[in-house]
Amino acid sequence: MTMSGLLGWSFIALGAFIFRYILKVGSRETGLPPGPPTLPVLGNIHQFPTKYTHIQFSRWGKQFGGIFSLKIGSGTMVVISSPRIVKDYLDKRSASTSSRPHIRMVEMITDGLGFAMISALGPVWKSLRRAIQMFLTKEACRRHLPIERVEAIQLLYDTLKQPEDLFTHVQRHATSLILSTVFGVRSPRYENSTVTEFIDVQHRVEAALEPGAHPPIDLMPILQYVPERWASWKGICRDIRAKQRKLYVGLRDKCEARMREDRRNGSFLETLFDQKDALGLTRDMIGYLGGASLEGGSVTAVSHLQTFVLCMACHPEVQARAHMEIDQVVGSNRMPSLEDFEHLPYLRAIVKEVHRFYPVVPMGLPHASTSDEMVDGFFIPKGTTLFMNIYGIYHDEDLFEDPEVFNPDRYLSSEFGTKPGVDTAGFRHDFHFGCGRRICPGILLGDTMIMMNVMNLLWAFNFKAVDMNKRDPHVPIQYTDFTAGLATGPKPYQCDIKPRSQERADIVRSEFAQARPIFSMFEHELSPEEKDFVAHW
Ligand code: HEM
Repeated sequence: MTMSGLLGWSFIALGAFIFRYILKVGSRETGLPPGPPTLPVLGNIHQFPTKYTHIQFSRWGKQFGGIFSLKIGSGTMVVISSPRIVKDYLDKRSASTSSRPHIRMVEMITDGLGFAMISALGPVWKSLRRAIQMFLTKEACRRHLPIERVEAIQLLYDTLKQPEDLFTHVQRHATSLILSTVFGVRSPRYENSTVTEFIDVQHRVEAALEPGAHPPIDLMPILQYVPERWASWKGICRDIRAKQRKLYVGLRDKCEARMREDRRNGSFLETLFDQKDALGLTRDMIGYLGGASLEGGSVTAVSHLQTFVLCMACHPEVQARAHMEIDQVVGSNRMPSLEDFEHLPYLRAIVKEVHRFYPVVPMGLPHASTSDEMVDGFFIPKGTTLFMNIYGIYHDEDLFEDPEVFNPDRYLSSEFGTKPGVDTAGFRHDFHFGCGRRICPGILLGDTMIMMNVMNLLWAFNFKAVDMNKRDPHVPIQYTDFTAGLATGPKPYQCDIKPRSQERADIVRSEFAQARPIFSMFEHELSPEEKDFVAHW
């Protein structure tokens, strides 16, 4: 054969090899869990939902089983919707399933400081997690109780004065509570710039990070080289980064200034500054750790409470039963206290049912595997992105009777709300808080905020559905009544809210007036407008 002939054959052989390689990209490797059919190169990208990902994941879960896989280019994603596999794999083998995937967008937004979202399992994550847990222990949560209690009273007082703004009152309440305990500054009104700035940034982050909302840059890294004019996500990240940094760094600096001037008020950031060297933290890490607490603690409780009110307004029969129970235990001449909760089984069932009906983080946060594992006879390679499909578990009709119906009774007739005959060996009460080593560190604080507010709101008010997103209030609540995103909550709605009696309204006003000394500990930096608001509200 001549030299040119040899070269020609070599090129043909190389071309065939590359072609075969390209055809293999995107195809499901043998041994992976089943899933929807793939296309060469793309894998399942063309079928990936751009919003309400958990709804499609739940449909695929029913079609392909409690564990299924998706191919995104050469990357692999595994979705688990079976409580037994969550327990056997994500919980029991959490040393190899609790890292986080590389999320370039979060890295760009947070300069690599997005602890909850991108910290891989390792020494940095360990010290950040140890630090945040100091703020969330049983003892620390006991210390937060006084401000937690009075912020909950302000939620009642605000609702009494402006019932039509319940939605924003709940947001103010939770954000102000976490701002006070973490950064040492409270927000007496919603219009306060810190609350509105935070909520705005947070909504942008959640929308940007919903899987499917932007091209899969992490699973197809070549996409990061697409010029900005065709890659809108780059500008979005830059914009969010600037806003978020200004907020967290500003709050951190205010706390530092207060410490310098000897005006401490026991906030979490003070502890972090005091133990900065022992914990190995930089000033930027401290600011972003405060930010992580704010993100984790406020948005989640807000969403649960807004869903709770929506369910009460749309289910008058449930509300009437809850009113009856709280009246028998608490009566009308005092406000509920935390100790009452254990005597209110129906209210406890309502709280669980709200978590089940629409979990705040429907697919949890993504995990990443750090070693090859066999799971239920399938091969899960190292580097797989793992999702625990919380919504899919809670809405599986093989596990729950009429899962689309809001029905707290299911938690009175069985421990986990499951239908008769279901094997509950893999169940636990806190699926909605995630799994393995990454399980939410704020369970205690989150639970207390929810218990306190659910009791208070039911004790004080009647909620009646009038106009749910401009649709007939009698139509059952749908998933489209909720926002899309990694963390979700109901879209704004209006409901008619009335105090249950004059006596209860008077108790709320009197408790609010007595709360002033506790509020004032966190009001060092109020603007003149806020001072004026506090004086006249
Ligand atoms: C209703 C209340 C809450 C719900 C439903 C909730 C839910 C979750 C979920 C599903 C995760 C992901 C877990 C995983 O990756 O498997 C998570 C993580 C996290 N949550 Fe919560 N959460 C709540 C309250 C809180 C509170 C009050 C805080 C703190 C102030 C908090 C701070 C965090 C942090 C820092 C992480 C990341 C942990 C890590 O990556 O190691 N959360 N939460």
